[in-house]
Amino acid sequence: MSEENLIITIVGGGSTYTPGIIQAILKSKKVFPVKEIRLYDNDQERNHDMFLIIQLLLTTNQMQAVTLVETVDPEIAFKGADFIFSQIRVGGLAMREQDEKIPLKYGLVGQETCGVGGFAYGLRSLGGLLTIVEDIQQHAPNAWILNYTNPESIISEGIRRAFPNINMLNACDMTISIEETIALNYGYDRKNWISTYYGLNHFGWYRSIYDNSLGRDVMPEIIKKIQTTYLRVADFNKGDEAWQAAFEMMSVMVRNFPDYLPNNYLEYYLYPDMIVEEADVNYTRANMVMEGREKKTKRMAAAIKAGETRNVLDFNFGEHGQYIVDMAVSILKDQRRRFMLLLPNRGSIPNLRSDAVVEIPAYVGATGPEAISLEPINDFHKGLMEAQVAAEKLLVDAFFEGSYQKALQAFTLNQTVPSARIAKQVLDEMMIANGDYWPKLR
Ligand SMILES: NC(=O)c1ccc[n+]([C@@H]2O[C@H](COP(=O)([O-])OP(=O)(O)OC[C@H]3O[C@@H](n4cnc5c(N)ncnc54)[C@H](O)[C@@H]3O)[C@@H](O)[C@H]2O)c1
Ligand SMILES: O=P(O)(O)OC[C@H]1O[C@H](O[C@H]2[C@H](O)[C@@H](O)[C@@H](O)O[C@@H]2CO)[C@H](O)[C@@H](O)[C@@H]1O
Ligand SMILES: [Mn+2]
Repeated sequence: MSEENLIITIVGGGSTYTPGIIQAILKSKKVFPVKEIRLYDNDQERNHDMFLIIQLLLTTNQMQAVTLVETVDPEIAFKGADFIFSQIRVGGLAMREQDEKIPLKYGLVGQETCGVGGFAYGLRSLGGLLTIVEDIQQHAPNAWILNYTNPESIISEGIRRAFPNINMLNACDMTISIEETIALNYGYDRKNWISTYYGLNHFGWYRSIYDNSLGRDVMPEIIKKIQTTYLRVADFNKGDEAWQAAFEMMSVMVRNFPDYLPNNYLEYYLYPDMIVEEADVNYTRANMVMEGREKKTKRMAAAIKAGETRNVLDFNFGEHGQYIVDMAVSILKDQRRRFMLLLPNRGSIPNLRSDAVVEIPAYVGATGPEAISLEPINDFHKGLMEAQVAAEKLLVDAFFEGSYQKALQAFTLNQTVPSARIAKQVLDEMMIANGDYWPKLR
């Protein structure tokens, strides 16, 4: 890979997160010199809308020299690409809505990546991403794939089974979002932080947050602050009541379990009853995103089609785009910077099965990620993680084997499900709702 004239492909080009990634690419142009950006999507209309938005973004930043391509053809998308950012949503927001609403009907957590909603999404997403990875292997076998497509644990497990040696990083922006939110609330600079975190995706804990400007672990004082005050969402989630509520649940978690700072997503596993009580089965997060980000994107594209160029662009994404671009730069420049990644455990957490996919810190350089080695974890976290890992593994088995029995076991073992009877009812309804998006389960 040359360090200049990079070709970048965004898979899921029509995603509402594309502008944030492009903004980060532009911000990083000195260390990440891009000559061509390709937007690849299987929905031509969404991709074209985003093409218009990104074209205007490039022009506004005097970056017209960057070639911008829109395509639905994998060969055009991938041939010669250096880095491929993946962010697809198989089945779109319409199917996310089903993942959220079907479990709620049965009194279960209905969520995009957690609980059985996350499992339903996993069975859809894995098929879509496997096809993309196959295409990439054919057209750009040396490219690095940097993946944000959810649900990350299932994707990482499934893709590694099919392609054990693939050049791919799987990452989640939640830890960086948590850190940014905490730093902004309490006046820290997270650029000074060396965080140690472990778990599964959307299912983990900070063990320490060492601040090298202060010379101490600031996690204990942060936990004390969160116990007594609610974290306010940072500017990039301003006005988003759902994210505000999620950050408020962190106070409940650290009052009950004060030794470690949890990922906010643990609320779905530790307090499913509260979550279900507060949910509205007729209006879930998918509906909010359809009304919010999705409409805003359509409005921007419509304005550009109508010939407007001023005051059209309006995005707010926090560190999401910068985080993934920083990973690409760390590979390109062999910087060996530290990121939280989804990786095979292989002893990093010594008392957890070595074939689990875990989310842990890793240093990323030209040859890929090098995970750190951690202390053994406590029985509470270990017990929760072991059950969840087994459930995720069973789900991926179900995908590759087309096994209804394994899917039922996965749903039953999911930490948000209290009974095999309910697991079966939800699985059966989801199987119908997902149709050909899922492999045939027999
Ligand atoms: N890892 C993380 O922390 C993180 C953070 C944010 C978003 N995400 C994930 O990023 C993805 C995109 O989120 P979004 O809200 O922007 O969704 P979105 O629906 O707005 O965009 C996804 C795009 O992918 C396209 N697509 C679907 N299947 C495809 C396929 N097989 N090939 C090519 N394109 C395909 C869709 O047409 C759509 O334009 C989701 O998987 C979401 O869960 C992950
Ligand atoms: O419900 P959504 O679609 O708004 O967000 C779901 C994602 O949430 C986490 O990420 C970020 C989000 O990407 C970012 O743009 C910003 O809004 O903050 C969120 C967290 O603070 C999560 O990590 C993703 O996996 C979810 O898909
Ligand atoms: Mn995430």
